[in-house]
Amino acid sequence: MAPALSQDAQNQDLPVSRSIALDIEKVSHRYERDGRQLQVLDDVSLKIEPGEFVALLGPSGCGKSTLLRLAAGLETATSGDVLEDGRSIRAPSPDRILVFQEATLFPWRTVRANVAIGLEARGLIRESEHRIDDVLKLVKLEGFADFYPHQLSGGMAQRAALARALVNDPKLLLLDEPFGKLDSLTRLRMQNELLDLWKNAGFTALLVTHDVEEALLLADRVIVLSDRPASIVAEVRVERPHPRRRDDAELIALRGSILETLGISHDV
Ligand SMILES: Nc1ncnc2c1ncn2[C@@H]1O[C@H](COP(=O)(O)OP(=O)(O)OP(=O)(O)O)[C@@H](O)[C@H]1O
Repeated sequence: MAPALSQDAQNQDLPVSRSIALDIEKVSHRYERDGRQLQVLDDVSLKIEPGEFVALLGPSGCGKSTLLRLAAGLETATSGDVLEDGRSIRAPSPDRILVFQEATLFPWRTVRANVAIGLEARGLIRESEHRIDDVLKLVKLEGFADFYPHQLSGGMAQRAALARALVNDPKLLLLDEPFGKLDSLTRLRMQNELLDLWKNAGFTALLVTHDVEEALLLADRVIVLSDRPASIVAEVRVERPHPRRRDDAELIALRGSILETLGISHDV
């Protein structure tokens, strides 16, 4: 039998407020490459509260995306455990959705048909047409349902990718540099839109970004990882209320200390 959308989701009243606790417990991970072992994560432990927004920062190639894939259930840690609400994550689930830097839309499908993919796979498409309309509205694409990906700007394509995730009513949204390919103005707009979606829907969010400012503007907590094999080298709680200002003195000070942890001079 196909898994059901939550009752609220079926009733089309977006957004739906659901979230999970994510527990990363003493996780180490290695890949096998060309007959050699590549140690990527080293004893990473991180507890994320239901509805919390956490950002992961770290040097390129240190293992950030690997952590997201473990939380998505796309890989299993070599040692340690990743748990949702106390249960080990063993497989992908529509409750935990990964959004990539590239919108990865199917070019032969319209925006609506792209957004519908997960629901189709779960046999839920007939009762969910109205929900797709609501999600498209939420990401401000209601006028573009019949457009194809090549007719969209980068920001619109990424909104469609977010809609494709949100239509499943995820409890955990895993975001892998979702705005990395967007121009800076679109990026600022999308950051605000993501915050609104998170506040309204209440999912737990884990965001990988290379942008210290983005992490500080969005997250409740910023986790800084070391070079590979990644371990946690700093954890910064951001107490400032939303909307946050880029020129907020406290954020500027936090930015300085995070850059220092990453070994980068303040004035970069
Ligand atoms: N499936 C895989 N098989 C072998 N090696 C892999 C695999 N996936 C990732 N790696 C390697 O593991 C390391 C960590 O990769 P990962 O994508 O997790 O890093 P990242 O911190 O997200 O990188 P970036 O910031 O550049 O996106 C890299 O050296 C990468 O080449």
